[in-house]
Amino acid sequence: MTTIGVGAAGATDESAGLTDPTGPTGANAAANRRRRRRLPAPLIIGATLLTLIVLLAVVAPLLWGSGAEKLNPTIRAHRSGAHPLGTDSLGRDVFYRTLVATRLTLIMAAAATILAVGIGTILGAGIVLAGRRVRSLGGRVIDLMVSYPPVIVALAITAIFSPGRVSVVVAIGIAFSPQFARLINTLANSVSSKDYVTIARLLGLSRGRVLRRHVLPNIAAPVLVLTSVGFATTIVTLSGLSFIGLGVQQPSYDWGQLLASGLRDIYVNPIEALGPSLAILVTGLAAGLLGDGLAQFWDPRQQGSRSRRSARAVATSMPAVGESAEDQYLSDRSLSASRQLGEATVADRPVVASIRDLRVSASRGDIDLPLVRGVSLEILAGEIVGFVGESGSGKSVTAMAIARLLAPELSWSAKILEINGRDLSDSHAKPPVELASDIGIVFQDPSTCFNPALHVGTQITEVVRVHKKVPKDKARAMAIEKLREARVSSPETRLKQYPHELSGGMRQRAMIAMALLSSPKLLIADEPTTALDVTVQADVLRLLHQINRTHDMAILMISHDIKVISALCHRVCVMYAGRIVEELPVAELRAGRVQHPYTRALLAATPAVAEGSRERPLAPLAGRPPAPDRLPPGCSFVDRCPLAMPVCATVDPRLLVHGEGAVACHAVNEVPLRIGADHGAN
Ligand SMILES: Nc1ncnc2c1ncn2[C@@H]1O[C@H](COP(=O)(O)OP(=O)(O)OP(=O)(O)O)[C@@H](O)[C@H]1O
Repeated sequence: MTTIGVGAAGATDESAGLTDPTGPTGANAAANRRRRRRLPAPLIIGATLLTLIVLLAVVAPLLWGSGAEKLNPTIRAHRSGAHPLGTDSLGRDVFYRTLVATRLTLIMAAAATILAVGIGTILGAGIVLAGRRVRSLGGRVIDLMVSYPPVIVALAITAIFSPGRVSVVVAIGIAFSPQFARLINTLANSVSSKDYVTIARLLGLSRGRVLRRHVLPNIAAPVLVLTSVGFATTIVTLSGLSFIGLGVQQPSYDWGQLLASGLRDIYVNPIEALGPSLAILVTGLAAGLLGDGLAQFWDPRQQGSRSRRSARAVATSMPAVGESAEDQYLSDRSLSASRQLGEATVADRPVVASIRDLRVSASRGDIDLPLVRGVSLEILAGEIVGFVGESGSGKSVTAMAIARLLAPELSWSAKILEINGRDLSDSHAKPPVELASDIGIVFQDPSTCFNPALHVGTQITEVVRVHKKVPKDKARAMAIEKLREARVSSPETRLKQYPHELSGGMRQRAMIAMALLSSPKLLIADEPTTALDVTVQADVLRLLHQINRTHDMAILMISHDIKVISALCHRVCVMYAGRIVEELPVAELRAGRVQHPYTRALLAATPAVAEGSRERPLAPLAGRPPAPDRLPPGCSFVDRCPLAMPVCATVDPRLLVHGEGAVACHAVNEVPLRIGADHGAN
């Protein structure tokens, strides 16, 4: 079988004898790294300007402090060689005063910004760490606080305390903190839903560690940008409060106070206001440029953009491959022959996962929306069980519930939930740390599986370093071995790279290697090929099959594609509206001997899954599954079912043993002789 692997970002497959253009090694890698270290122009300009301003703040009071206080005979003098910005109403040199005021203005602005960011981080990140109720209440409180204009809040706080530099700094710090809190809260929430945070939760990392290691580094860039913009805004607000007499009090002075004095004299000596105005403008601009430049410099995704662009250019010049991933996979005869569940009989195999009556719901107001409705299942060692069904049928939520990784807003219960003999059915108890070694997970989108701010090696080795206390060197050697097994080229180099430096297919294989490192008993593969280029998909399927054979590892494979499921799995569970509606051996599926009208409809809408079947026109299934809040009292498929009978509208059918499998359908199970014992919930 020929494979030309061209990933979404230009992946090529080493196994196919091609090199990966996005994976720089040796001299290329060094050249790329040198290129990446180039500083962005805004950073250089902003840092230079701010350094000069800070230097000025340090030296100005020493050099020109007395000149700024000197009372010259001419008051409100116009611009001259001796006084470039004229003199004020007491005859003091405005140019010297503007320079000297730099120190106090900068110190106050920095203090107010630090206070705002500090309070904002504690509020915004603290809420993410808190429980479900505090999180939702905290979010609303922040929204309410943001709705008040910070200048008004600062004015009110300053008015309550006596005017002065300390009260104005505290007022501005408090007034701007909700904006930081909201940004940090929103960013932290969005990062918390990334797959790499889910993996960190599976590894049992504490909330604080997840926040420090995965959340904060990934929100640092936007927070920095807002900090620099906030610094500029703070200077303007400080100046505004000093301007109206609430800020710095005489005899001290800052730019705001000088601006007020300049505006009072604007008709006599217009140039007097120019100095402080320009100072505020240039400092604000410098802060903005610095923040923007720092964001570009620290964001690892931007660092590699050059190499990615060139890689894409190479990738798009490669020939397209007509055969689909599953076609390539299915055409592998040796693999088809070995698709049976090994030599041992089913009874000999230990049960790896045992689930009975698993239910998951989401709450909307006072209503509980049922997302998973009584799923029962057993997965044996070495068995590949497939979940197939339309989008929203509950495949991922079921799998995440099995791994005890549901989003915090979802609640669940199960009569039995056992993985590798460990009882996990108490939904209030923290899952045991060993679960991280019992279960490995491969997610759909390889771009969200790795924390973009950490090296691939740090992340791959985390599970054995944290849970098995394996020393760093040994963990690294283990990671290299697993990367090699997952057919990742140059594993030593990959460990030192950032995730964005790997192609899509390469990242997915690295993800599989990471899942394998702790030798889990059960691998959950949630649509592992969906986000990949079609030719890389076949390779990932083959890799999963090989892992299953080599390690006798059970796999729970999730896909909406019945062809992928029929190609890889031993047993198939068809899910619809949060329930398993049919369970059958893959041989039955491939032979087209399916019972449930929904499974039939899925097959009819898929090109030639059944063995020996001819090409036929596809029959798309009309309609959509019911939403969790619109479930009918009877069978959830009733509105789309060609076999619907009156009973279907009122009674939800139970999943009953039927031939080699089990079916939940009144029309199929109405023949009493064919009905076996209860099989599962409901
Ligand atoms: N955190 C959540 N809060 C509320 N509802 C959710 C949440 N996560 C999933 N759901 C809902 O649960 C249902 C099942 O979702 P799930 O992701 O399991 O579907 P799926 O079969 O895996 O679909 P897909 O193939 O698109 O991933 C959907 O209606 C979805 O909107």
